[in-house]
Amino acid sequence: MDDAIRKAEILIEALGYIHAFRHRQVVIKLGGSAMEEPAALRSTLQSILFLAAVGLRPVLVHGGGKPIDRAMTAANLPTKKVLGRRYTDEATLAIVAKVLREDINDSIVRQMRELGGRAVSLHTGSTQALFGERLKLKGPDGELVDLGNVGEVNKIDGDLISSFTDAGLIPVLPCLAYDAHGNWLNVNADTAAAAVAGFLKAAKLILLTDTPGILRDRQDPKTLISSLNEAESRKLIAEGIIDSGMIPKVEACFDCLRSGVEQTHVIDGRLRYSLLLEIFTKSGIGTEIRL
Ligand SMILES: Nc1ncnc2c1ncn2[C@@H]1O[C@H](COP(=O)(O)OP(=O)(O)O)[C@@H](O)[C@H]1O
Ligand SMILES: CC(=O)N[C@@H](CCC(=O)OP(=O)(O)O)C(=O)O
Repeated sequence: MDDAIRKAEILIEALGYIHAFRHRQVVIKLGGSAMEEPAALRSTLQSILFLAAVGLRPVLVHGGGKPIDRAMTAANLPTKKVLGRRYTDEATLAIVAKVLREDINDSIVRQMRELGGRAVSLHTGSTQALFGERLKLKGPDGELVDLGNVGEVNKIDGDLISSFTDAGLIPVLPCLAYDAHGNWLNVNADTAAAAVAGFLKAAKLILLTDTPGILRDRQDPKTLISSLNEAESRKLIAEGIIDSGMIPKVEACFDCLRSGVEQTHVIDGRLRYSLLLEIFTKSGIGTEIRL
């Protein structure tokens, strides 16, 4: 009986958060790392359907770094990373676009429909919502670095995204932008998700990845840092405690917080229902990143 009452109390606790976030857009970024395990992905997609069912307006932006790496290997093409971004020549771009749109995006939308939800792919032609230009990244000596067809988002069709969330559908966007000529640009998925969240002034940006959050010692999950501000993050980056794929996540969080997003979190996409634990419980999980 106690157990049954505890379960009911959990639902009542969730009710407060449902009221707080109802009708609000929540941008969820799924990294390639968080999609490696099919059962974990399924529970994440179920969680997103739950959010929509209780009146939140989730928007899903996904990457796919790991599957892209595998497709590059299968095509006998070398993977070249420059300052954490994939050098994207024409052959690489064709693979990136195929993996993101035809493999990952289609699969997510199909799985959501199989789970009883209503999701819609937003990419290509009249449903393209991300627009951008080539990323002008400076190297350590201030020189411009050539990254090929790598972009940054400079415009978002927020009306298109909102028209779907208003209708109760879940938009699913790959991290690809159109340039001014309608050609694809490969955008880092954390920065693409942050651009979407910032433009929509979302209540939250939640980045799902393959660690419990930001750890002081990556080998020890007990060293999870539950909350980090900008000064603390910069110090951890300088000390090398935050590095590689975690740096664009932290930067993405600051960017969208400055654009008016209320809360940003890095959480474990491998943990079943981590999204629900983050949104609907007082303690939350993972790392909250604040200004
Ligand atoms: N302080 C840190 N705590 C946890 N993970 C970190 C940290 N610094 C760097 N990382 C790395 O960041 C990775 C997540 O980034 P990435 O591989 O790009 O994931 P995604 O595919 O989800 O974008 C982790 O697997 C880990 O190796
Ligand atoms: C420019 C650039 O590096 N783009 C990324 C896009 C995918 C991505 O960011 O996926 P994750 O979120 O899984 O890392 C890439 O080609 O890997």
